[in-house]
Amino acid sequence: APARATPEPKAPRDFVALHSVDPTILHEIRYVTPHNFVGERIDGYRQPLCILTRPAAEALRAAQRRLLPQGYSLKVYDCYRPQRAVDHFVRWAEDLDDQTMKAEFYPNVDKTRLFADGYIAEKSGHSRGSTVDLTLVKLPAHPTRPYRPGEPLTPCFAPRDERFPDNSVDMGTGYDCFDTLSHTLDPRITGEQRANRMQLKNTLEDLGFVNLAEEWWHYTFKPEAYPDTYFDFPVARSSLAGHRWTALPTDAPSAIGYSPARVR
Ligand SMILES: C[C@@H](N)C(=O)N[C@H](C)C(=O)O
Ligand SMILES: [Zn+2]
Repeated sequence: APARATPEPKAPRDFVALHSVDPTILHEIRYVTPHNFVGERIDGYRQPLCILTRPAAEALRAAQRRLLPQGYSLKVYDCYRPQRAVDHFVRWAEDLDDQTMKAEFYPNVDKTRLFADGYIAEKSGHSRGSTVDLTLVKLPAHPTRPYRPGEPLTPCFAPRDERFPDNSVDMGTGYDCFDTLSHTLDPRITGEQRANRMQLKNTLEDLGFVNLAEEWWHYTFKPEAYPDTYFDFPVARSSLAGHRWTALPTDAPSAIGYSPARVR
């Protein structure tokens, strides 16, 4: 008989796609594209989805409900991150010959320091499902253009008009800018840029999120549903197959391995 591929792990039942909880929150899932600090799609990212534990997703919906009347929307860059993606980051970091994306994402930090300086984690809160990287967009949101691999790179802390275009408000740096200027309360960030960071921070902290001091975009919803578990199911609709709110046919075959009850 032909060998069968090992089935992929599935998400527990209390993980959801953010768009099914709040369809108005904008998505720019960077690790499914080459526009990130590695320069290629990251292992385990199969679709541009934001998967989170339901309490974290519902807290983002509450934040969005406060922001929309003020003329702003949340935009997520990364949500649940499989362990295999983190392992990809670790392998990439060990290859010091590959500095393809340095000029945009870590111009002033030696590649050997990215983990030690707190910008990337070998065991990431993202893999526990209640952590999200996000920003604010002033509405109406302008369309963005894709990154073209090989295009000239600009430092992520350059003035907004010179950085890679992003329809978000000016946070003083781009997303995943590994630099002390990304520290949320860095004193060199003043005026409108600081106000934008504080608007995001105050809104999210009020709803139970905790910020990582090194990164203005990184927030964890507390208490975490899975404080000690590092999941490895792919970022894919199939990881949620059979969950409530997924758009699969109700007679889809049940998942092998973890098998949540299906909606009828
Ligand atoms: C890589 C960056 N987006 C991030 O999420 N950093 C923190 C430290 C993490 O990897 O958990
Ligand atoms: Zn993060």
